[in-house]
Amino acid sequence: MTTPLAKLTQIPPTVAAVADYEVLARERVSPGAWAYLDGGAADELTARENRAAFARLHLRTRVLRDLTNGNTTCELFGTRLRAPILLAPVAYQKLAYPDGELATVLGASAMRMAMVVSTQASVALEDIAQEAQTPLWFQLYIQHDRDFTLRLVRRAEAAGIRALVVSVDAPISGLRNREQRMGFAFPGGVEPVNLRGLMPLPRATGEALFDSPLITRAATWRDIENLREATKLPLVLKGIMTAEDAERALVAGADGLIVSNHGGRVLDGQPATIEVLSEIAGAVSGRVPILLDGGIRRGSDVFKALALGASAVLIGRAFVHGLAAAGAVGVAHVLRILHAELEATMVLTGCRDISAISPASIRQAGLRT
Ligand SMILES: Cc1cc2nc3c(=O)[nH]c(=O)nc-3n(C[C@H](O)[C@H](O)[C@H](O)COP(=O)(O)O)c2cc1C
Ligand SMILES: CC(C)CC(=O)C(=O)O
Repeated sequence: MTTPLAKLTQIPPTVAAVADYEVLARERVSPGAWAYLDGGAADELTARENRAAFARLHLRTRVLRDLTNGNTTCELFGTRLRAPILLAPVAYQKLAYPDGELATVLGASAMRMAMVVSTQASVALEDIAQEAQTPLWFQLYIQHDRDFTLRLVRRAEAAGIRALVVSVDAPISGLRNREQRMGFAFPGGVEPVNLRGLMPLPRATGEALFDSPLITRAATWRDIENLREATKLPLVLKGIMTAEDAERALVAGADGLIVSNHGGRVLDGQPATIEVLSEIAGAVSGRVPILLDGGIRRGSDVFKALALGASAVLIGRAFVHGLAAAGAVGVAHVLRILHAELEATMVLTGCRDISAISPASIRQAGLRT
């Protein structure tokens, strides 16, 4: 049987970087699906800023250091990871590739990199877990039906999930103008199968958003505290963008935080994640691990996030582009490219392992205040 890694030789030789997959992916999916998979909220300023802010940061090299026995491994919540790069939760992956999340988990397994399964995956959580040969985490959207939500948590526990990522930044969907202009609608066969059996939201009583059940039944800090009581899984809050919320999350019992603006897909006008990382890392002061996502397309971006206080990063669109272009092989290849770039950046900055990467690895003048 050929492994996905063996099939990597089928990748066109012109693919050298993650950005090359973006070009291929765009050609392979419908314009509507592209608007969903690649787009952001409103004017997409935040989505662009996530990338631009990485480009403004510059690396400080240290030369002639002994780099023998160097490696990229790290540990998160008791699991040893090959590299501090995880696949972010991405809904409806069948929009990108017919096998959807099953192809993704194969690609992640080939590279032994962890994957976070979305609540709104287009393949059942248990079916993804069945194929996984790599650590899986589950991303939870707290549903208006809290009993249903708890059943999702129990399913995640039963499937051998290693951590629960609760996304707290999207009580409502972003206003995605690009999708609206394309008239995007989900095609048949692409649905949130893990939410089957969930009663629809009750009808809104008025026109105002504030009166709608989306808001009146939206999650609050109390739900995080209840979840903390309900499960022993490590609880990681995704969508933290301020030091105040980081502090509050620790009080609620979070075991980790993900600095994320949802890839600029929810509220346009938020700053880049890499811009707020130092502030949040300062407030958290090593009490729990901080992860970051948003705009990562290069191994040097991973390095910059680690330098400014992240323990690991997640990638969203980068792997979606690989998935859309070449299925499992594309996902594995994107991970391989990022891993190789991270290694090269570490060697060239004189960092033997992840713990050697520090704020001194970045030229601080490049940071905005
Ligand atoms: C197509 C798509 C679907 C997403 N679906 C989810 C989701 O179901 N849950 C979630 O917490 N975040 C979701 N996200 C956000 C990602 O987890 C992540 O925060 C974001 O993609 C990071 O930015 P990047 O795409 O620039 O790497 C989605 C992102 C994309 C691009
Ligand atoms: C179904 C959506 C809310 C999933 C999501 O988080 C996204 O599209 O960014």
